[in-house]
Amino acid sequence: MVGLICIFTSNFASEISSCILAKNYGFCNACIIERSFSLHRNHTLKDMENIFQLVRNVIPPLTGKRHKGQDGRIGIVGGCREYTGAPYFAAITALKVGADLSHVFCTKDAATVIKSYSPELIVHPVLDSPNAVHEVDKWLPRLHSVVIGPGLGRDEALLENAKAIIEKSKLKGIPIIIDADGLWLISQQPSLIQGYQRAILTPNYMEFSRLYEAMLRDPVDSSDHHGCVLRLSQALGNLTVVQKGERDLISDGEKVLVCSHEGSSRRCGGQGDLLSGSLGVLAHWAFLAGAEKTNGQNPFLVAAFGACSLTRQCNNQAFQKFGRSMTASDMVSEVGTAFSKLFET
Ligand SMILES: NC(=O)C1=CN([C@@H]2O[C@H](COP(=O)(O)OP(=O)(O)OC[C@H]3O[C@@H](n4cnc5c(N)ncnc54)[C@H](O)[C@@H]3O)[C@@H](O)[C@H]2O)[C@@H](O)CC1
Ligand SMILES: Nc1ncnc2c1ncn2[C@@H]1O[C@H](COP(=O)(O)OP(=O)(O)OP(=O)(O)O)[C@@H](O)[C@H]1O
Ligand SMILES: [Mg+2]
Repeated sequence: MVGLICIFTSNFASEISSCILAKNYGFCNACIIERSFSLHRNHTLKDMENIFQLVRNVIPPLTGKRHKGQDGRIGIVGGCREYTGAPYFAAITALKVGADLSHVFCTKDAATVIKSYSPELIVHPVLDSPNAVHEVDKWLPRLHSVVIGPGLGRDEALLENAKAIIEKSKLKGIPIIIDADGLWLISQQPSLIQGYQRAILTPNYMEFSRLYEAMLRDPVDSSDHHGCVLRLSQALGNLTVVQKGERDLISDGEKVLVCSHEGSSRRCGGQGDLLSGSLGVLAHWAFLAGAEKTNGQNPFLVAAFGACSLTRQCNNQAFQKFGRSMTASDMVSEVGTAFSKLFET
């Protein structure tokens, strides 16, 4: 299959663009834009020209030498009485992307429900217990990354526990993906995550607006999405921000990558949960692989690009089969083939 990757670099003074015909990617609408607001750093086109290859570089090879757990032990913090689907989608996606173990830390009410969706998940009914933080903290040394927020809800006590879990995870240097109600918490208390560069935030439209207004004290400028995502990342201390939407904008405050990989027009709930779950694994792999494997690029940008393109590819494949009736579960069924198509062919 023939695909087109467009690569742009720009700064205030100039803009260079180059389109490269890429023969082996199996997609046709991926676009990468790099924008540096500083004239001090000029990233070469070559740096950016093969981001899919960079994602491939961080994927651990399947060999007979590895033991269970090595390819990823991921924690999902979320799941309450109202929301059991979101943590399930995130946790099962992490497994299907290639993590070995996926733990869900949820409320007692939600635990049996989540377990009944899947025997593959390890489910801890601790999040509303009096010693919730201690119960999760016991597991943190064994986890490679944590995803905080899918289906967490906005109960004050649960948010307090999530806050303490974020603080414990930061102390251990664990990559943290913050999504959904975790982002609600951050928009109330940005200092909780500000400056922690091992964090990746994955806001949808509303979540982004809330965060932006909390940090920049201004409404989002709808004529300058790139500038907004860049400024939000900078204001948060250059952690990675993934603004989801028609095109996903990914920034570490220095550059903006755009993922416009073809998905579909179907917007059922749960798609963002697939994204945060897959990012849990990819962030771990990219962090472990380091900048050498990502050609000097920020590993979290590479991981985020991988998770966005994978989610959109799942959406595309599931939509081709089910059209308007497509749901997030149909997308989960596509994770394996979508992953192979994008990263293993
Ligand atoms: N099956 C489940 O258990 C699911 C639970 N979910 C959970 O539901 C909770 C609330 O998540 P929400 O995403 O609803 O968060 P919010 O309460 O911030 O609501 C976002 C709202 O923004 C609206 N919106 C989205 N894109 C928009 C756009 N481009 N323009 C204007 N409005 C737009 C949506 O319709 C939604 O009502 C979270 O805990 C989340 O994880 C969701 O993940 C969906 C699936
Ligand atoms: N208008 C759109 N066109 C194409 N893809 C989109 C569009 N909006 C979102 N997406 C894709 O859908 C995925 C989830 O984004 P979305 O904004 O739906 O997240 P969310 O609201 O957090 O989802 P969830 O229901 O899981 O909470 C992302 O991969 C994003 O690229
Ligand atoms: Mg969401």
